[in-house]
Amino acid sequence: MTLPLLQTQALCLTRPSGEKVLQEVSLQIAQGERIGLIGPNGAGKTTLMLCLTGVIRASAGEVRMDGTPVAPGGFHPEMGFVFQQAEDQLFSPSVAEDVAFGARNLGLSGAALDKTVAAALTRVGITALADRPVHHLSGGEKRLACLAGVLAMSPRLLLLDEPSAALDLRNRRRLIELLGGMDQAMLIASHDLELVLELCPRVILIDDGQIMADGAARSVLGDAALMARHGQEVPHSLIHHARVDHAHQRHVVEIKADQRTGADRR
Ligand SMILES: Nc1ncnc2c1ncn2[C@@H]1O[C@H](COP(=O)(O)OP(=O)(O)OP(=O)(O)O)[C@@H](O)[C@H]1O
Repeated sequence: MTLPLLQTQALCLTRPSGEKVLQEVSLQIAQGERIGLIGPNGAGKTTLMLCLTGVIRASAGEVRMDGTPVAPGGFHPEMGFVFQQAEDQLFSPSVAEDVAFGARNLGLSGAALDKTVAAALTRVGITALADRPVHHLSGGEKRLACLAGVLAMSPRLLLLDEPSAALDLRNRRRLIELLGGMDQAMLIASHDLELVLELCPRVILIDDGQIMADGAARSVLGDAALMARHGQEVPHSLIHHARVDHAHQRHVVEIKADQRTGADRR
C-alpha cells in the first residue's frame, strides 16, 4: 500500500474558552494531489493548515508526513505554508533577501542560493521587485513574494491560504497557471471557488471545524443544497452542470452527522 504524503487522524483543537475549532478531522493527501479546502468564514481552514504544518499544536489526534509524526514547533521544510496575511511572513529588508531566507536555512549559499532565488522570483513574475523593501510592496506583490519564498524551498506539499486574495486578474491568472503547472501536492484554502474548480480535482468542505464533504470537485461544488447548507454558492461556471448533470450528484460524499466517527472519510 502506498503511504499517503500527509495524513491526519481525528485531529481536534479546542480553545481554552472551550470552543471546538477542529473536530475529529481525518484526511489523507496523496503525492501530487491538489485539494481545495472550502468553507465559510471561521470554519477552521486556517487553523487546520496551522495544525498540519505544526505551527500550532492540536489538542488531540495526529498529523503524519510520509508516515512520520509532524512535531509541533519543528522545522518542516517539506511543507510550504503561504499565510493568508502576507505581513505574517515577510520580515527581511528586501524581497530577494526574504525569498532567500528559507532556502538559506536549508543550507543553500553563494551562487546556488542566488540561482534559486532568481528562479523563484521569475516563476511568480516579480524579478523587478527583487531589491524593493518588503514594506514598499502592494498587497498582491506581498503575496507573490511570500509564494516565491516558499517555492525557493522546493516543498513537497504546498499549503496555500487564500492565495488569490488581493491579486489582480493578471496575477490571479499567472498564479493559476503557475500552480497548475506544478507537480507538488497542494492544499488550497480559498473562497475563490472558480480558482478551486480550475486547479483542484478534489474538494474538502469544512464547517464548524468538521469535514462535511470530501469528494470530486465538480460533485461537491456542484451540489447546490450541500453548498447552501454551509453558506456557499455553486460557482457560476458549474450552475448549468448542477442543473442538468445529475450523474455527478451520486458521487458526492457528504458526511452525515451520525457518521462523524473520526474514521477516514475518503
Ligand atoms: N488565535 C486565536 N484565538 C482564538 N480564536 C481564534 C484564533 N484564531 C482563530 N480563532 C477562531 O477559530 C475559528 C476558526 O478560525 P479560522 O481562521 O481557522 O477560520 P477560517 O475557516 O480560516 O476562516 P476565514 O475563511 O475567515 O479565513 C474562528 O471562530 C476564529 O474566530
